[in-house]
Amino acid sequence: MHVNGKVALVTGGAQGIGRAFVQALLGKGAKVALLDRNSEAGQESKAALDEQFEAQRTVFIQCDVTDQEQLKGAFKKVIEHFGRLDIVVNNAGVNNEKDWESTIQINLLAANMENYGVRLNTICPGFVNTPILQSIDKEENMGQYYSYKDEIKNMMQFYGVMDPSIIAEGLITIIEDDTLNGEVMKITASQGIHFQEYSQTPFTSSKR
Ligand SMILES: NC(=O)C1=CN([C@@H]2O[C@H](COP(=O)(O)OP(=O)(O)OC[C@H]3O[C@@H](n4cnc5c(N)ncnc54)[C@H](O)[C@@H]3O)[C@@H](O)[C@H]2O)C=CC1
Ligand SMILES: CC/C=C\C[C@H](O)[C@H](O)/C=C/C=C/C=C\C=C\C(=O)C/C=C\CCC(=O)O
Repeated sequence: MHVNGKVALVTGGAQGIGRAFVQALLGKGAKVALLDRNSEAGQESKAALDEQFEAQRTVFIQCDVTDQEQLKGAFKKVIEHFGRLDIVVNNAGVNNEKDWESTIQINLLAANMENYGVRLNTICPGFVNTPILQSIDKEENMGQYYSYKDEIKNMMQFYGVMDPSIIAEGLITIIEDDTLNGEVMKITASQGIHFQEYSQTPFTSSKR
């Protein structure tokens, strides 16, 4: 699918990886709805992007993705505003080991989108340089894993921390290659963008 002229919705688009996604999609000619629960960061991001791209190509919608009504309303607004919706990027995420139920609810929201006739792919990055990494030093985020914070920092040094732009490059690859569906794209500092490979099994489903 060509990105040019398409309409994308990016959750958690106000900062970090989501912001890099929005920027890359705009750079490829898309119109983008940037959803985030953080209104201040969302508005700041839109203002910064408007300096680089035509303002009417980006809309910020405040939305907490865990609130089904807000989320449905946001999808409706995007279609009313831009007239269509072609690409959904389920990026919003938190690191909250003390409230793992809400972490799952936020981070894995897209799991039930397969019945909408869309291609569904996932991106699994290693460490990426975004504000979420500051949560490693906070007991309120790390909970029982707080005592591992120095180990995690050692891991970050060992494996490397990537720039969000490489994750955005992975997203554009997924959108542009229509053959990709059900794929797990891994992005690491040492191997770059690559895919999880699964061994072939002899059974072929009649539903494929
Ligand atoms: N930074 C990293 O090293 C890695 C990040 N990830 C995942 O990538 C995604 C993006 O993470 P980062 O950009 O690093 O984080 P970040 O903390 O910099 O940005 C996350 C954005 O999501 C928004 N958000 C959080 N909960 C929300 C909710 N309920 N509704 C709407 N918006 C909400 C935040 O306001 C923020 O703007 C997350 O799902 C994270 O788990 C995955 C692997 C590594
Ligand atoms: C524990 C970190 C806490 C918070 C950050 C966020 O919640 C983020 O979502 C979590 C990221 C966790 C990353 C965990 C492991 C990363 C590993 C690597 O980067 C190494 C990957 C592959 C090794 C092989 C290779 O080098 O290619």
